[in-house]
Amino acid sequence: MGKKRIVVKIGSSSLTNGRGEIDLAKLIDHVNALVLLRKEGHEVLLVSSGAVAAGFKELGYPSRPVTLKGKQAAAALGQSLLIKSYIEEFNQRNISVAQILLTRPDFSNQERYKNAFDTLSELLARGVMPIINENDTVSTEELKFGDNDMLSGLVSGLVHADELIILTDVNGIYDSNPATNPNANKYCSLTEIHDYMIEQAGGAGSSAGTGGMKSKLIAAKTALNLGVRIFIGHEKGSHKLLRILSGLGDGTYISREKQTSFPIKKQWISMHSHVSGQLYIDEGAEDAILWNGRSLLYSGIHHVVGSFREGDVVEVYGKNGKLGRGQVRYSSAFLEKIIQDHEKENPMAEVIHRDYWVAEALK
Ligand SMILES: Nc1ncnc2c1ncn2[C@@H]1O[C@H](COP(=O)(O)OP(=O)(O)O)[C@@H](O)[C@H]1O
Ligand SMILES: N[C@@H](CCC(=O)OP(=O)(O)O)C(=O)O
Repeated sequence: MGKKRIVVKIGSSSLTNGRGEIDLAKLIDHVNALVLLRKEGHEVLLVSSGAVAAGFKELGYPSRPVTLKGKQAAAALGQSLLIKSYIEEFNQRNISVAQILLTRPDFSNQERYKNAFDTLSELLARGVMPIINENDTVSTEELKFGDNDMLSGLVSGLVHADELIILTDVNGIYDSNPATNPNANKYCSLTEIHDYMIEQAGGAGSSAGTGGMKSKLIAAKTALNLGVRIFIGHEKGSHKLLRILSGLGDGTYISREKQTSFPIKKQWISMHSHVSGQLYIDEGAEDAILWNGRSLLYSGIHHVVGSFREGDVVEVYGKNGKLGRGQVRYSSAFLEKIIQDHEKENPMAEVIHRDYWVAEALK
């Protein structure tokens, strides 16, 4: 088996006992499996949920808090308990652990996004086990990833992972929630995630989990589009991750015949950037950027909307609507002046280089 880069996501229900405490036996089972994966030479990153579910008892709540401050306080406490257990267990197996807590703005700010990539790459190069969670204590509802399924999908794209393994309390994706429908049928393998599957999927199966299968499917779709293969399911024992990797896991495998990974600058433009304006282009330019893999030149732009600066991201429209988005080399003021003055002195100059352009179909 070739050496792979693998992101493993573990849900709250697979780490805690439902009463606001860590289930150490479950945690140790995951640690053993992660260690075996590394022993085979694979690079492994862990996205671990469970902060809220591990912290609410000690905080004094009888059940999972529902208020924002309750969840954030439980997460602050539970994250410390979780990482303490991970450090103890991994250190006993001679592996160093690094905690990374991310927020949405770490992805929407291009510099922070690149920093996250560099830091994770450095940790992997030095053999450290990165353990990632959302920084729940400072993430307000509007600034959240949604849940850790999406975080794991985005992280797997960011690090160009070969595989994303989502471990949960159900053994795969069904055509309806198996917890409520005994006749639900399982998908053993998929090559695409269709919108109807997302619509059919239900919410969380336990009071510990948050997003349910719906959020796993949305995250899997994102990861698939970023060139990552995905497994969603349930397994036990120290060989579980190796078994999953060899194709024998109890769950659903999702992969395309041809997986193409997406450069991180394009991932950022496509999924995380803020749009500052619009460019309207003619048919020749549309053909050039959509079908011939060319950059967008001055000469193809007939209309500029919004106020943007060099380096901002804009949407590009053609005759039939939105074509995609890209990062511009010139400000709106500069482009407007050129169009107004018919001053197309250098019609060949690139406004959006093809390496900084993402077509709508690829998003
Ligand atoms: N179509 C479906 N197929 C499988 N599971 C589903 C489906 N719809 C809803 N679920 C529920 O999703 C749950 C897993 O999600 P969740 O509770 O958020 O777990 P985790 O804490 O691991 O993220 C399962 O326990 C199951 O009850
Ligand atoms: N960041 C939160 C996890 C949120 C979440 O997505 O939980 P889960 O559905 O169990 O993966 C926590 O650590 O409690």
